[in-house]
Amino acid sequence: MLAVSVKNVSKFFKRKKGEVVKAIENMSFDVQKGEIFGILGPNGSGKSTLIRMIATLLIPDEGSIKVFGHDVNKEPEKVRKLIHRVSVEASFFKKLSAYENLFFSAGIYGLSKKYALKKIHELMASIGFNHSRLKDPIEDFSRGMQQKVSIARAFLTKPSLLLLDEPTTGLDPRAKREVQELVHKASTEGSTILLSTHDMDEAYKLCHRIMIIHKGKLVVIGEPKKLVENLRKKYPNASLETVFFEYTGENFEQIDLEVV
Ligand SMILES: Nc1ncnc2c1ncn2[C@@H]1O[C@H](COP(=O)(O)OP(=O)(O)OP(=O)(O)O)[C@@H](O)[C@H]1O
Repeated sequence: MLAVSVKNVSKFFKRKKGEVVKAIENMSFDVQKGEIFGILGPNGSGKSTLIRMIATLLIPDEGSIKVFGHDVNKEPEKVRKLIHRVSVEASFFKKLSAYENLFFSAGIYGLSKKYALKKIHELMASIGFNHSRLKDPIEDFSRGMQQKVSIARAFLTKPSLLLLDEPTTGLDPRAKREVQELVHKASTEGSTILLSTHDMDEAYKLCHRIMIIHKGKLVVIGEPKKLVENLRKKYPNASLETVFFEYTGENFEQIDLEVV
């Protein structure tokens, strides 16, 4: 069963001086139910734009996007019921505590108070959130802590489709691993996960398939292990990072220079 179907989608933005940015250009791909699908690409390649379109927050200029068969333009309400999006710009009631924010969301999802209480504590413990901070206002939290609350909120119910825009950016290594375990578990329980990441190791270990986008275009799609194996004929020590550089046109000399 197809969880996401993207067909010939383009999205253009107009800049102030009349210049048109092709954020996404004629992109097509499918994501199967239960799949963990990674979106990789350099800064500005179009990852967030793509995720925002699937989340019904932006309207494609061309083409169509379907989520479990529902068109994001024609049936946005149906799509919204099936998805949860986690991003760095997560919206919270900043003056309210983490606990109050999560409890509020649980109410919207129709969870009972008793169940919500148990679930919030379980989730926060599973991602190593300091229990004593649950009653502090969100505005006092670091970016990583806010990210954890945002992730916990997405996992309060069993979403059909999780859209995770750089879910582990800003998290310490342990929290990162815990979030990756949550993502893996959600997929084994039937959720489909679309995630964007800059972390090649994360993409390699976690994703069933990845796609690399560059300047708004899909440049390669496949299983990370296979993509690496294919490149080993050319570079015997190839890793997913090598695949990334190969397809986005950057080379190691440039990277070395930047490091120096
Ligand atoms: N609202 C907007 N108005 C104008 N241009 C935009 C807008 N949103 C995105 N863009 C442009 O579209 C292109 C793709 O941006 P997008 O945020 O999707 O990239 P990204 O791959 O998510 O980047 P990053 O890895 O830095 O988060 C960029 O050139 C960006 O400047």
